[in-house]
Amino acid sequence: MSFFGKLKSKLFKSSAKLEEGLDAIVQEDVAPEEEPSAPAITDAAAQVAQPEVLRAPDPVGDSPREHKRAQVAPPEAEAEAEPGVSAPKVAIDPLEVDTKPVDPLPQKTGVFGRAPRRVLDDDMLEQLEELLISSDMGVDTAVRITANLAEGRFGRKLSTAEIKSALAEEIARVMEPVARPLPIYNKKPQVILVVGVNGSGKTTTIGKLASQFKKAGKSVVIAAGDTFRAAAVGQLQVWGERAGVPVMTAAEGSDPASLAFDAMTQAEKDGADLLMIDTAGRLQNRADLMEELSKIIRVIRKKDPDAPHNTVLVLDATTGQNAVNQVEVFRKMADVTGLVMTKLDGTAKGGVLVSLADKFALPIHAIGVGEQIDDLDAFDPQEFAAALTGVSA
Ligand SMILES: Nc1nc2c(ncn2[C@@H]2O[C@H](COP(=O)(O)OP(=O)(O)OP(=O)(O)O)[C@@H](O)[C@H]2O)c(=O)[nH]1
Repeated sequence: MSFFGKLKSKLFKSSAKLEEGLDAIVQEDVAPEEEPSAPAITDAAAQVAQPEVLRAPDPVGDSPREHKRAQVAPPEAEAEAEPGVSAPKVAIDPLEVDTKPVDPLPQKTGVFGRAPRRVLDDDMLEQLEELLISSDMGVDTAVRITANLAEGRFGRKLSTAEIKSALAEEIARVMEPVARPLPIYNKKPQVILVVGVNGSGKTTTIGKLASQFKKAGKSVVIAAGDTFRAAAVGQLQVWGERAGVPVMTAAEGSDPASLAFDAMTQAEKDGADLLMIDTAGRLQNRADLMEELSKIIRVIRKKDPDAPHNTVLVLDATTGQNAVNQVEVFRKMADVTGLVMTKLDGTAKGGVLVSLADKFALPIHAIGVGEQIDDLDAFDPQEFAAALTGVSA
């Protein structure tokens, strides 16, 4: 069910933002007396065996941040050496070995024939933190990621490409545990309740998922649970048609729980594999919405005490950090079991997904990367991290 591949070209806004920021940070403080030739990866291979590389790290520095990172700060000699060669920790990182080289981008650029480099010190880490926060990663996550990034790299001279690659590595590390496709159970019908604020992309996501399930040979029924808005029902019907999946509707304004019950009955009768229930997303009237959702759940449990088997929260990436509040709110209303993040194409706010993974550890089942039926990708942490940071594969 993976259609991965569109993300890299579509997440350009996020990567452009990070890239520009990183370029600016690195170029800000380039030492003019820097050695004339930064060794290329192949040249540097000869330096691997140099004894100073293996020296123990310097003891604790002066600033609080240095104290925090003291155990990972490399010695001066190492600071001058080529990253990736002198830092076996990076080179053997399991996230890196099978996919990309430690420093995948060319080093020689610009008028002087080499990329600008800057020592990774406290100032630079602070600037990196700010850049990540401005990319919607949230303060806690930005601090954690920069702290991890400093490990084994603090005091070294790094190019933008090296920082990007290291950032991608740290981001992928945060994202890896949550990259889990929507589980399919041996249960008929498997009930998937879809929640989220209006406009987050619930309808579109249901249509895209239905299409993928259908292509995978599953029979699917959709219930248009936002019965109070005729337009929402109409949209879902359009998506049902596109996906080739029946959509059950009820009279405008009727009880969504009763529709859910009827849909359960129908899905059972038809022997459907999956029942996807759309719901309203009126957060303005939170108490009503909470009551509506819990009633739907109560009613479908009369049919199957284990239902809903999944409660998927759909979030709009363009809302940035607001998505964090939405997870908090919806988790109070329903037992959210996983997330789908939509509209990752064309937004500079994709970093919020890193924040969500770090904060809630909820599975990320899929990501929306466009308005077409095939624009739903499985979530791949390495590809996402690479796309977000602008690392070329
Ligand atoms: N670019 C882009 N647009 C998307 C994506 N997912 C949904 N959209 C668009 O976002 C808008 C809202 O999507 P819907 O699926 O109608 O959202 P909803 O949550 O069902 O909203 P209501 O019907 O108002 O409850 C539509 O214009 C979609 O085409 C995506 O991954 N990328």
